[in-house]
Amino acid sequence: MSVDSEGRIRSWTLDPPRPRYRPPEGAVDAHCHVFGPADRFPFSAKAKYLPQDAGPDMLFGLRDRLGFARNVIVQASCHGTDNAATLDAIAQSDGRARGVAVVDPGISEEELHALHAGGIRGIRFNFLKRLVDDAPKDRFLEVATRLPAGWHVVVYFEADILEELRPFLDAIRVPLVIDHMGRPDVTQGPDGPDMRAFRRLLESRDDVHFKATCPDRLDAAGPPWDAFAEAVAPLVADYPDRCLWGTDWPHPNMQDAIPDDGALVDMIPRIAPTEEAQRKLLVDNPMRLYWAD
Ligand SMILES: O=C(O)/C=C(\CC(=O)C(=O)O)C(=O)O
Repeated sequence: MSVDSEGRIRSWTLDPPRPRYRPPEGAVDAHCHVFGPADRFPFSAKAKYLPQDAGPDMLFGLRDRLGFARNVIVQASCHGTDNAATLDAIAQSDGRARGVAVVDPGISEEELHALHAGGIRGIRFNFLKRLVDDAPKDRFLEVATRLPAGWHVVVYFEADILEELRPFLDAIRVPLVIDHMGRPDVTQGPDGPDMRAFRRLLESRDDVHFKATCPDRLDAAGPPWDAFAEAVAPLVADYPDRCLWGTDWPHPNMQDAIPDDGALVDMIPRIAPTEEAQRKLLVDNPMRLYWAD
């Protein structure tokens, strides 16, 4: 584990190998984050982890190295509801990044529209207790009714609370994007209880999307993440127009087993074997959600 003299952790490799797989032209890394730089964008007082700086230059360098064209930057919990670092990264991207914000649900319409002008196209509700102190469902539902046109809601939760969350998810009337498929236990296989429950959510309406992401988080056996490939490939095959893919760089909280970004990219053809499936996963679906205008 890499920790600097201020106790700030590094959860990413400094020189990731290039992948063998080449993404299609215009491919979008639709789940990644920036951290700081902390001297300009201090971390939240409520942050549950304090990472080293992983700013836009590093992110865009990785994008080019891995063969991607665009990024969707998701506000990480260590920056709380101050989206300045995310907006700064988008502003430096020459139009090649858009973002997902985390907001105080009391945010005004004016502030939401300022976020839209800065490239934000959705907000994230995080239900992981190890990352956030509270997740007020009633206030989340209220702000979800006031989003600018074309926005969606990203939800991050673990599989054991999916059933409990269903009434809340069902009540959100804008499109949903579920981070890491709601963290199913992939060792249960493609027809295990977690995947079946997740499929019930997907079947309940046609505007629920998912990120087929994070073998490193979901498959404890480690590379080559066979259980992940086996559980996730059928989901991507059955819902080709609803899946997104991302690196999850800089891999928050993964400092004890830092994933290899090249190996993560090489997972793509294992979950989306055809060129058409890859184009939908990496280009068409994220472009529809993030670059519709
Ligand atoms: O972003 C991720 O993929 C996962 C995270 C961090 C996170 O979500 C956050 O800090 O907001 C995690 O599971 O620790």
